[in-house]
Amino acid sequence: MKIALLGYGKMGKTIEKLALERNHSICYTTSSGVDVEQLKQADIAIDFSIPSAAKENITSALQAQVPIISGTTGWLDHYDEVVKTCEQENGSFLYASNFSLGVNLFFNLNAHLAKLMKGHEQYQVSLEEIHHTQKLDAPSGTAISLAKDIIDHSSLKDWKLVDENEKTDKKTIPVTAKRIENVSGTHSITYSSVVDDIEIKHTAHSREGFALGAIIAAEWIKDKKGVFSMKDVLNLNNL
Ligand SMILES: NC(=O)C1=CN([C@@H]2O[C@H](COP(=O)(O)OP(=O)(O)OC[C@H]3O[C@@H](n4cnc5c(N)ncnc54)[C@H](O)[C@@H]3O)[C@@H](O)[C@H]2O)C=CC1
Ligand SMILES: O=C(O)C1=N[C@H](C(=O)O)C[C@H](O)C1
Repeated sequence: MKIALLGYGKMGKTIEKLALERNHSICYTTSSGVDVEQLKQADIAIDFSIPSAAKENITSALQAQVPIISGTTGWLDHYDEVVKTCEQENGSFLYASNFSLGVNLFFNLNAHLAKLMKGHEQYQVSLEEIHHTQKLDAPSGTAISLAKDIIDHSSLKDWKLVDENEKTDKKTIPVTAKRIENVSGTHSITYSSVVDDIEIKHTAHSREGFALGAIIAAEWIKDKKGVFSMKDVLNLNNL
């Protein structure tokens, strides 16, 4: 496949390395906006840019009839508009807050645990994410996905970004975001009672898991039309 990389930072460069190892080629890279004529040379576009650029990059790809996958976080207020554009253009679009296989399995574990904990009101759930200090958004896209899955499978109603040890009302999940040098991405969910804690945790050791997942998603979506998620790619819808 000829791949266009929209965003050529830490993730763009990791994807390039793994894509070449899988015999794909990189036909276009950009770190500032999109040249549509160059984009049109690609079989697929992969967007790992910045929150303020993602909507425009994805829209450009859809209008150029190039399938697009995006891992950029912090732009989801515009998700529904992008879905509409994809439908209007009869295009192909996939967004994932986290492309790694491990985190997508962890999403299912989190949903199962939320179902199990429903009704056990003595436990207070909380969520923590830790990332490197260059990260622009907080909480992480993955933390937001985890919080939404807990809400979908429990009687909780909302989540809120809080400082460490800050309390929320009983129906709101407190989410803390820590920034520490060189951390690729750590997410944990803790159910705490007076007598014990139950905790699940995912730790990324590098960016390679995210990059490999993004390339697998690109290979999968290339000949399909519609709006998809990593659950479709990894066949995790019915677990
Ligand atoms: N979904 C997932 O699995 C993952 C998502 N991410 C997300 O991907 C995004 C990028 O992450 P990193 O590569 O670590 O960040 P980075 O800061 O290393 O790279 C972002 C690049 O985008 C460029 N950029 C700025 N404006 C642009 C524009 N208009 N068009 C194209 N590129 C533009 C910047 O110059 C920079 O080179 C972030 O939103 C991050 O949260 C990161 C890792 C995994
Ligand atoms: O910015 C990052 O680095 C990451 N961002 C994604 C997120 O916001 O969840 C995924 C991963 O945790 C790394």
